[in-house]
Amino acid sequence: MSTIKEQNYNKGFDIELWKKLLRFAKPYKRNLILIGVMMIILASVDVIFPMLTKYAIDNFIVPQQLEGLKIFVLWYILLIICQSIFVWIFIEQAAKVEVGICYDIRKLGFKRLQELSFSYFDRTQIGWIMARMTSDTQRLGDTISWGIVDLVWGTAMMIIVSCVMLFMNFKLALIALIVIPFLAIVSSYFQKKILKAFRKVRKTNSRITGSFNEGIMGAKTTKTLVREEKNLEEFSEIAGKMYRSSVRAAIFSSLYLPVAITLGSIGTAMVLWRGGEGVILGNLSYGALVAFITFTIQFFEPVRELARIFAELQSAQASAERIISMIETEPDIKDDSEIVKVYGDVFSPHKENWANMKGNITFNNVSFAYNEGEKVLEKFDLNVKSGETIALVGETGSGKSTIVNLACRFYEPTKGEILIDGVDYRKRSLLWLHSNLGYVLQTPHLFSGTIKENILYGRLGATDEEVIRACKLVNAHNFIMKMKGGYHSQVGEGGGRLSTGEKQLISFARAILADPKIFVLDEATSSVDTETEMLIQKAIEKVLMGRTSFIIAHRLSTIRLADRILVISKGKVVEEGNHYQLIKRRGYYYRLYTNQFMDEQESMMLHKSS
Ligand SMILES: Nc1ncnc2c1ncn2[C@@H]1O[C@H](COP(=O)(O)OP(=O)(O)OP(=O)(O)O)[C@@H](O)[C@H]1O
Repeated sequence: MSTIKEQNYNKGFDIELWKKLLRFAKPYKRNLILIGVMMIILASVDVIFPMLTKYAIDNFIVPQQLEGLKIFVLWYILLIICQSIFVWIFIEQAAKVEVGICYDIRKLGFKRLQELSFSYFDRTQIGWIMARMTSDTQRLGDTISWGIVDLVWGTAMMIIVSCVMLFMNFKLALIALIVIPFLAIVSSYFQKKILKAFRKVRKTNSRITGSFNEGIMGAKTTKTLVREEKNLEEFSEIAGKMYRSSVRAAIFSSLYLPVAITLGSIGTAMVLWRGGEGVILGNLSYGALVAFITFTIQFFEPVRELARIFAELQSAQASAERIISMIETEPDIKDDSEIVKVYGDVFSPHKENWANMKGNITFNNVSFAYNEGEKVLEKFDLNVKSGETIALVGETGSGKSTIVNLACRFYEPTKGEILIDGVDYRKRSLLWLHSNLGYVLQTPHLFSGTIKENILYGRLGATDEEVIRACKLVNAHNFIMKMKGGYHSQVGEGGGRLSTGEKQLISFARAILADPKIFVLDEATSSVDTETEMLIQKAIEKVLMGRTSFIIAHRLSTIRLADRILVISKGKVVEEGNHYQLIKRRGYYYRLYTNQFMDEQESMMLHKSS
């Protein structure tokens, strides 16, 4: 299986990508503006505090003046209350933006995943998709909201503090700011290193998600193959990579902070030295010196923050690239724009669009390959009349599922055409075909929820009576009633609480309720008990009635029901006819039949009659 590999994202700032991302931020424009305003106000308030301290020292403490101090303290407290209110507002707004953006991206991603064709899932690992929808989305929502908070605050703070310092004492301000270029260089160096290590962490993240997924989905197989230790070994290798990259990132992070603090402290020390001289010589007030020292400390915090934010923005860019690449993937199979204009897309179903299908299906000179150069079907012709039941038999890998997948338009022919009721199906909407299609898989999938909810997926508006009638028709009613909760019993994730036979019966009831014109059954190979086998057989007979049907058949009893059996070998129909005709011919089907289906007794009976 060719897969979309974890790419290396080493790009610098990609303006086009961020423009696309602004689309996600657009619905939150008002919140973001409010956050911006709050952060500018907060940065200003942060700068006012040292000014107040300066005022208090110069006007109350140094002159030992108590009058007015109480009023001053009241103002101070009032400012702290205002600051707390602003902090509350910005945290609330930023959190709203964060969850809102995550919600929007996930919804859009999920919608796109619903639209994408089978071919996308053939070449994309589930782990890759899961990582996109979870951690990458979270990172993006987080960076857009909190990144903007820190960016606006940091920038405003730096501008305001440096202006105030320069205004207060130009020379001392220059002395304080002299370490800035060094701090910027050091910050940029460390952030690059930290980012590189984090990129590695996230690159392995998709693989870890994939391993979790496989570990959970394949838990039973792992146990039966006694692969626990081997799986753990493989998982430990990937997790070990993540561990090593995480440790590397942690080492750089832990080194960066003391270096940045030391540099910042050098700035502060220089201010203390030159400013102290100024105080002694009488050029600077005590209050101004204390305010200056606070400003220098205040100034270095946003410098460090900005370095971190730029690194985070860069790493969020990698998340954004991955998410956008998924959201922008166009489905290989989609309605042509003219059809969308008339009928709307698959999410706005247009009822008339799906009425009136007869169910005649014609393959005209169809060639198909999953991957370039590996033809599965070549110049394949088939004509299926409305209401006809076609059984497809043949050895594994012969192309049976491919024929059905093409008929269902899960894939489209590479060459040639498939006509439904005489019209190339690419000229009709996907919804028209799919809403007239019933498909029961070998291991039918049920969604978490009750039995009734699962049957209702066939036709959401169906009444309770219709659901029960459908279940009775396919002999599912009795086993459902035997369950404690009846129709309200929970089926568990993927229908895990039911047996395969029961899941099949429920899928048949669902298909009966949907009343499709075309029905596809990929018959289960696993054997069920004779009683269930009989129930399933009867159910199949009921479902097939009046529909064009394709059955990938494994049971002789089902094959016998077919109007026509197609024996497929290497993508070609090698024999065709009903069961008895094909047995008489003593060809490929006969051999397949004697090898695969016939028990000894039947074999003897056939020998006798021939
Ligand atoms: N999604 C896919 N991507 C690439 N190749 C595929 C894909 N699905 C099937 N093939 C290949 O196409 C060929 C036909 O496969 P197909 O599934 O149609 O066979 P089949 O007769 O239904 O087999 P089975 O009875 O085992 O289900 C095989 O060689 C298979 O490896």
